[in-house]
Amino acid sequence: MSQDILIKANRVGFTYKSRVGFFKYFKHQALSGVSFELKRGDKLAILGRNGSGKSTLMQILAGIIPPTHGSLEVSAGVKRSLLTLGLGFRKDLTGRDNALLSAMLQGYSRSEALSHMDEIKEFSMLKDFFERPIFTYSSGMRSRLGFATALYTGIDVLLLDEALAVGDATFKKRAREAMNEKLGGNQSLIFVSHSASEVSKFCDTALWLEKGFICASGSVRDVAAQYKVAPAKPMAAPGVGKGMPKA
Ligand SMILES: Nc1ncnc2c1ncn2[C@@H]1O[C@H](COP(=O)(O)OP(=O)(O)OP(=O)(O)O)[C@@H](O)[C@H]1O
Repeated sequence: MSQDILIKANRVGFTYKSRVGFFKYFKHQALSGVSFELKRGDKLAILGRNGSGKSTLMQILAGIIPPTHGSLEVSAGVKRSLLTLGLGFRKDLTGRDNALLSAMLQGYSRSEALSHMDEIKEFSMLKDFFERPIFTYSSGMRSRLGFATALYTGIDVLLLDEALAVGDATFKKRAREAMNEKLGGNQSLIFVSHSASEVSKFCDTALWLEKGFICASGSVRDVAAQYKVAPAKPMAAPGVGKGMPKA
């Protein structure tokens, strides 16, 4: 894989298998043939309506679940973090300990990680809750801790979902400002949303998912324009992802 490519999805697919009886399983293919490349500094939007496979793809990109088909190549040493969901936090630990643990898992020494704690506490607006266990948090509080932790711990690829677009108005504004500041440089971003206008604020390129297939890909302007006017229906043949255009 060439050096400036951080993430490469090769015909990624995912099939959910749920048990519906003793020996009976229900299979549902949530993603099929999704291919794209993300280079350093790219800001990629993943657009799609409800049930199109966005969350499934994000979980694969974050390394939470492996694809059941195809492969995902991640360049060595690349740190990626799924913002806002706070996945991977330990519920029995405090916000501070979780933030510390996350920073150390990203490769920071204990003293480096400790030096970021005040910023994380301040940015997350958790106040005294920062010293309380995560199981006492609302989902919004977990999101804020997840976002603040990722922001201050040098993540290569920010994986952002639309949870940022809901919730506390003050935090939303802060998060937007922080994103704009961070995204000016070489920061890479993958932003999933059902809202074309939301992703257009942050992203340059877009990929539109419909029922698990890539329906269109290209500049965010072109894809958003098609997405806004099109009825929800798949346009690509099964297993055929067009992939992102090469920069
Ligand atoms: N655990 C699961 N078991 C079986 N099917 C699932 C599971 N999770 C999701 N699905 C199905 O997979 C498809 C894709 O779901 P996914 O959550 O990835 O879509 P989404 O685009 O994120 O949707 P939304 O915008 O509504 O959150 C949907 O049809 C959904 O019903």
